Amino acid sequence: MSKHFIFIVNEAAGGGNVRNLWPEIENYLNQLSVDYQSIKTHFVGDGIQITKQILSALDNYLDDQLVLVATGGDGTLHEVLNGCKEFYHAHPLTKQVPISFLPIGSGNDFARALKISNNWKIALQQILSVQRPKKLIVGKYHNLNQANTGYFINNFGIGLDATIVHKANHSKIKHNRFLGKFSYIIAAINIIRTFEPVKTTIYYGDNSQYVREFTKGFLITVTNIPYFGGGVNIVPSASTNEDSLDIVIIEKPTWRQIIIFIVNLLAKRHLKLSFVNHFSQKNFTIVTNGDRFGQIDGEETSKQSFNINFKTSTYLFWVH
Ligand SMILES: Nc1ncnc2c1ncn2[C@@H]1O[C@H](COP(=O)(O)OP(=O)(O)OP(=O)(O)O)[C@@H](O)[C@H]1O
Repeated sequence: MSKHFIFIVNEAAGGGNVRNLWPEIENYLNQLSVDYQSIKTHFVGDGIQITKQILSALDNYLDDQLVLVATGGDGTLHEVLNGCKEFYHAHPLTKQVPISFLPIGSGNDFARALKISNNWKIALQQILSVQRPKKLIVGKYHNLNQANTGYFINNFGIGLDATIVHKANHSKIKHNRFLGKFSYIIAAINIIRTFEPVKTTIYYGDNSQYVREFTKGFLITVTNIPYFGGGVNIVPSASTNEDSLDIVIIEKPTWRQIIIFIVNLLAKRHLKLSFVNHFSQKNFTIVTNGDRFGQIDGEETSKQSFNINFKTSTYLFWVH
């Protein structure tokens, strides 16, 4: 059955790269006679509203033919997923419309994890060659202090990586098409020196009967995919096909440990180091004492003491 694609386009993604490429992409879609339409996002969070509006306006008989294509970076895909989840939470009996992804962002960690090409033409061909949707695991978080719930495709970080995202998002070069990739690295070096560790407690097990405490939480990351921060292979074994989330916690390391960590990271042996804590769980709660930044799929949260329950969830994706 031929598909109807709705591209939800964030022209600001990839340091404005989407704005430059979109006319070319449309030409190519027309050349291939693809049945599509496009809607542009205008501000942060617009992708959620647009997705909900599309789903609300659907004719039932069209549901089977439709694919939503998040076009931009991981933040755009994050918004489309959250829009879908919010809509289906309110309409649980409605059939899910699958989400696809045309990655033209700065970090592109989700595309890297799913081996979606970073060449838009090849990525489009990949989308057009898909035969049926796939159910993938996504992360679900419930912020118990703020009573809000959301979903993530990549990761939820507290502490070091979140502070790096905060600094990188506010750095001038993030919005430069060529230098944007380096914004994370430059921010990381500065923050490693100055970051104040935070007491972190994890509760897990069916009745939260297991407790682990880390007095000097430094890097606290929950990930659904191998990568974070624009290509850092933090949990090489993480997979969107496995019904679990990976937690990595490192307590404030010495400079020697940082160097050992980086060397082992390159060799993908870092999770075996004694000062690196790694475990996989389906349902757990992380509590931190002390205000720190968080990041969810590369978008920063406000500074806060976190009390977050994490679970796995699923969604249908139109990916190869
Ligand atoms: N028209 C717009 N102008 C400015 N920002 C927008 C617009 N539309 C969406 N946004 C916001 O842009 C932010 C960044 O988008 P996105 O993450 O997709 O791109 P990126 O940061 O370049 O990629 P990545 O997350 O892969 O590094 C998101 O928070 C999104 O809400």
